[in-house]
Amino acid sequence: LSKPSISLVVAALKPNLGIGYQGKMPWRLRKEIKYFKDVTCKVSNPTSQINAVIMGRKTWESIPKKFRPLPDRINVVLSRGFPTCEVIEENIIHANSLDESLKYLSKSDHNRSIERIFVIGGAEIYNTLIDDPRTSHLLLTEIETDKEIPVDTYLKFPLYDENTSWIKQSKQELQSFVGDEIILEDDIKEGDFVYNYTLWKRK
Ligand SMILES: NC(=O)C1=CN([C@@H]2O[C@H](COP(=O)(O)OP(=O)(O)OC[C@H]3O[C@@H](n4cnc5c(N)ncnc54)[C@H](OP(=O)(O)O)[C@@H]3O)[C@@H](O)[C@H]2O)C=CC1
Ligand SMILES: COc1ccc(Oc2cccc3nc(N)nc(N)c23)cc1
Repeated sequence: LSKPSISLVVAALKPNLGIGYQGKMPWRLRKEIKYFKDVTCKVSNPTSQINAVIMGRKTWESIPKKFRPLPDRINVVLSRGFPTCEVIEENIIHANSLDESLKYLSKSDHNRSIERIFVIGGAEIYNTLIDDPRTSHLLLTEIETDKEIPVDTYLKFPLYDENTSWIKQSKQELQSFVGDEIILEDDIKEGDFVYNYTLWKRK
């Protein structure tokens, strides 16, 4: 991984791109959770490759202990309180910056090479990394609802501004990015929500 590129993966409620409420996600979308797992786990060659997921300390702490680390992915937790970079156990890395974590992930002495690097939250991490030039892809699940949903945390992503540098890609582009094994339904309805999977790239 010489020039590491990062993909942000997030589900947000249009039009204001809400993503959280009182430290949790404002919704539970069963199929969307499966999409998140399938996309972040999928590698071209599972015997020689693995993906990494990078998250903020608060997101890590809100994963129940028995469900962390997220399986079949290298879990990188960012905290300014961590020393530079340390391997806690096989698939858990503590790092104090994105740079330190990318340095570690770029090393070649892993038993499996890193295919993709996904940033999976939370708000502080998303809202700093959207401006990082190494962020090349945005996998955004666009959620819509008629209901009033409590949200207190938002993405500050300039996606719908007229002079934005982010371009929504075609569904074919998204399909080739995630691979043909992943079925991309349109206008998925769950509870009070309708949602669509989208891929955005910089101009
Ligand atoms: N809708 C969605 O798809 C998702 C939504 N969410 C939501 O996001 C919210 C959580 O987000 P948030 O509270 O911002 O917490 P985060 O998960 O973003 O964690 C924030 C912490 O990460 C560390 N950190 C942040 N930036 C850096 C940096 N540049 N270098 C090193 N460490 C850094 C700091 O840890 P420290 O304080 O230890 O220094 C900071 O306090 C929740 O509501 C959650 O539900 C989360 C994931 C997905
Ligand atoms: C509490 O820990 C976590 C909270 C959120 C999280 O990320 C997600 C969880 C469930 C579904 C998700 N869907 C998308 N599109 N993106 C994410 N980042 C998701 C991963 C861990």
